[in-house]
Amino acid sequence: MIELEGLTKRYGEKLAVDHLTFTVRPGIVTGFLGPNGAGKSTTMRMMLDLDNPTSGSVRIDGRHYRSLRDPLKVVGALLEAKAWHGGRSAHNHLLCLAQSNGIPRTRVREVLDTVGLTSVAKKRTKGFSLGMGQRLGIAAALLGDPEILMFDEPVNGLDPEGIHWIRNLMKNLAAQGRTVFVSSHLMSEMALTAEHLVVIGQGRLLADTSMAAFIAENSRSYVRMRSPDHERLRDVLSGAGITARPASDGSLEVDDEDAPHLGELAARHRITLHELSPQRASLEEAFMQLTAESVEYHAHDGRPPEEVPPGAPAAPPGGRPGWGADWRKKGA
Ligand SMILES: Nc1ncnc2c1ncn2[C@@H]1O[C@H](COP(=O)(O)OP(=O)(O)OP(=O)(O)O)[C@@H](O)[C@H]1O
Repeated sequence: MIELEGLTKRYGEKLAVDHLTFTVRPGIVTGFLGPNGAGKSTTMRMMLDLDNPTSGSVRIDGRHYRSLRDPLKVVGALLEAKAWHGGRSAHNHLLCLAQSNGIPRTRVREVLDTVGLTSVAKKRTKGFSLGMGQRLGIAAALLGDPEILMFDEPVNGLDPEGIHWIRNLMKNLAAQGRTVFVSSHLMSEMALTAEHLVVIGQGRLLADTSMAAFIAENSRSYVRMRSPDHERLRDVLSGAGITARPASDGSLEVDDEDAPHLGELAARHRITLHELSPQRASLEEAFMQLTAESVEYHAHDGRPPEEVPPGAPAAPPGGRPGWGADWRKKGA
């Protein structure tokens, strides 16, 4: 397992990782989630001794990474794609790694086969697509047959087939009893892969919970109501002791009530409804709410500030499709 204790990293004024304490356990996929700039990569680099913590520690099976005798046989990692010499073939790249780490050369063929690169093993890697590059990076991580695997944003830029493949690979590795730690800034992706979640924002721990508990706590269900007689509907609901929240799109959102009951109430008062639909807030929304305070960069959705109604939801990270992606530092 991997244990972090008060792990902290400061770059000048910037506290990139702020006293992180958590444990990554074997046998499951643990998702490491946080918005852009939250400190995920910095944390992973410190786990692998590629960066020195300002304070705190990381233990890999009880030991510091530096004191592991054959690190590649203990921890395999995919940190950034294409961290290799483009003039070398995939086979030679892996062979160099194997030879310098006391790993038998037969293992090179095995991992090439596992990641589906056997047919291009002799080709120079500089012609590799992003997906092939990710597969080669994963082959390198698997080379030493390690019990602990770390993947930093492994699905970035991959096509659906590649994403599906990586997802299954991670689950299979965990099912073999290995410790699998994978970072992402996409909650929807993690919901399909991880059994446990560690969420950070601006370097701080925001949640350390099972995926099941996170879903149970955060999948808010409510009923959306839309009526041309908006104000009267609100009054009727309020008269019945029901609180309705006005949403930015002009609808009303009602918690803790079922749709048939609300529909009958409106009908009794002869209020026309244009929409009466049970909704379940997405996990992506729950994640955005959890990290809202700690998102460093907010997308500007194109509307001038005065046109944004108070309380309207912020544009999701990355901006709404079709809107200009004008990145503004929060508070700027
Ligand atoms: N070498 C460095 N020098 C100065 N600041 C750094 C350095 N590396 C990272 N940072 C800062 O530390 C913070 C955390 O960065 P990090 O790359 O770890 O975040 P992340 O969660 O991996 O983000 P992303 O999802 O965008 O990759 C950011 O504000 C970043 O600008």
